[in-house]
Amino acid sequence: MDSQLSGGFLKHTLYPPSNFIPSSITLSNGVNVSHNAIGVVEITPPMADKAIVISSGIHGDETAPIELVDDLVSSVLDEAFVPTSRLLFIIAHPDAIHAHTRFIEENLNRLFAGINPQRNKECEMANELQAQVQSFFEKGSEEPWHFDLHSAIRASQHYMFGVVPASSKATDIRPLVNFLKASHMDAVMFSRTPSSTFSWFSAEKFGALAATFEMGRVARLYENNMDEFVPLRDALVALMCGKALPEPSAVKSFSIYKVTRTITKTDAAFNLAFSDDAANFTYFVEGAQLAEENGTLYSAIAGGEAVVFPNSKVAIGQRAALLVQPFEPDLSKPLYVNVERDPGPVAFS
Ligand SMILES: O=C(O)CCC(=O)N[C@@H](CCC(=O)O)C(=O)O
Ligand SMILES: [Zn+2]
Repeated sequence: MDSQLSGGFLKHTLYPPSNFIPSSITLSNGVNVSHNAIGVVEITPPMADKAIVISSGIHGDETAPIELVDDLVSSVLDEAFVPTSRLLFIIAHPDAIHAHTRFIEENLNRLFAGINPQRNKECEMANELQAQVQSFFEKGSEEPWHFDLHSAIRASQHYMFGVVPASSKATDIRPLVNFLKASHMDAVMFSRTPSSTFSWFSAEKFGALAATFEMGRVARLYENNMDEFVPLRDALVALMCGKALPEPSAVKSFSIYKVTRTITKTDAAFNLAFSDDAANFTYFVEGAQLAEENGTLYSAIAGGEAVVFPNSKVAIGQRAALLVQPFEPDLSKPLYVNVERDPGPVAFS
């Protein structure tokens, strides 16, 4: 085993040596493991049909994803399974993990729209991660995938859900929807405008089947009940190993939503009209007031809207909430999540 990783990927990421230099080994099963950078491990099997990025730690206090990535890297190193996909595992932002915070100076998951001026650690990290992912995808022509793993700040009416970014690429995202079902997730929501998130970066630049996954709710490191994520782990291992995906849950339903509107905070006076601890996917009937900013009122449109990721404390200029409505796509035809090809079943304002 790579001596740098012998104590575990997470431990190395949190307590790296001051003299880190990239290193690489080939396991007895022929799989190459390259420790490209602190927090970045690349796996290369002799033959591959997919190239899959699995990232965590983009927000330092969202720890179940970090535990899952650490566990998957250990399993590859222990040869517990043999991947048939190239893999890029990421544990980002050790400083924020140590500090048990979402970020230190700036929300890292809003910095993936291109090279950032290096004004703080998050900007440097976003630049480094974009370079790592670009180099990873450009090395081969395998089908690109990216799962950016997160956990929600608040309670949620759907405990595990995916957010599929809108991209301008003609990527049929039905395999991603099937993967979410096979992972026993509860819901997926489709964006309709570009964002600057990590999953959007991979979808937009490389046409990847990419999504942000919300794995339950934030908890301290090693205080997560990882049993909740066994179906997700099983589906990831099946995908990485070229095996058939597990069957969707026989007991859980799967809901699909489309973003109707993004509410952006443009002034310190921004207020949400509902309680700060409202759960994700709380539904508001048509006309119900949602937010207010200097006399501008936001209220739910025809058909009502559910609110996701409401947060009045975000920086000015950033998203303060997503509003969604149920959506029933025709899954017998290619499904694109982008503005140009969007059939647009609801009215937007
Ligand atoms: O619970 C919350 O409010 C935030 C959880 C989280 O970090 N979500 C991601 C979603 C990214 C996306 O829209 O794809 C984020 O806000 O960065
Ligand atoms: Zn997050």
